[in-house]
Amino acid sequence: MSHSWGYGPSDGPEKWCDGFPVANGPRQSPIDIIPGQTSYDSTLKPLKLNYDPSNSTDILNNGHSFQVGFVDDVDSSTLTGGPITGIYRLKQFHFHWGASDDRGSEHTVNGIKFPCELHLVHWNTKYPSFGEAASEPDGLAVVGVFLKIGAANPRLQKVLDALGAIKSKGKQTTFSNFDAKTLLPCSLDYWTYDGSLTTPPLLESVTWIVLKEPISVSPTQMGKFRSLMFSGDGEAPCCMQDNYRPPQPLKGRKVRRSFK
Ligand SMILES: NS(=O)(=O)/N=C1/NCCO1
Ligand SMILES: [Zn+2]
Repeated sequence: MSHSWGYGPSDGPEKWCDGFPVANGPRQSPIDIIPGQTSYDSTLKPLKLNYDPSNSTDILNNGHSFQVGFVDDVDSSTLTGGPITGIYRLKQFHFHWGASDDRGSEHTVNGIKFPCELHLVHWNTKYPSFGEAASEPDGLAVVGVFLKIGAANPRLQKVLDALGAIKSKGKQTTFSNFDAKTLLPCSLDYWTYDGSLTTPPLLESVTWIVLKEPISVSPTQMGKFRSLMFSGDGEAPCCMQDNYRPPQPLKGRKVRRSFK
């Protein structure tokens, strides 16, 4: 059975439970982060992100977002420390954004939506592959970074300038020598909780690590995200925007923070 899903009225987040019943599970993402209800955990380690720019391979419009892929057959672009144990490899990063600057992020803070959210997706090398890790409770770790409207961010520009070549679903092009570390804010202070993929199959295998400090993006740069299409060539054109899942019930989970 094909589980086609999207972000529209007939195939969007409110309908995902039909094909993916885990959508109503106990550890779904994203969530609304309420800083006053998080607990400082002094045992949380600093995040260590070691990314090798030569590992970036391609940029792809997958019909839901666009993603930059990385070589992940060796431990050269890794996440260690933070709330996780062991070594997690960077697989890809992608974004979620809105049709206007008042929305677009998946996680929210005190109910506040950001215009965009970056996800850096990593998998636990105790498992043989991303696919196997994705079905394990400690299989994935996603670093989330909020984008806030402000000055144009020069570090986004190489990614945004590549979007013209992948306007429609299924388009892919090479994307080499990109240092994903340049997308991170100065501070690596974070909130962390046990969650899920925010896109189908919504697997409950993600340790979420959401950075407190946003990076900047300008309104013009946001317009470039919105120049992409959900639709493929020859299909009815549909702008890629509002590709975010709203916050899900916390269901008793605790959110920890790495900072006082
Ligand atoms: N938005 S998310 O939780 O990172 N979702 C996914 N799906 C495949 C990889 O990351
Ligand atoms: Zn995502």
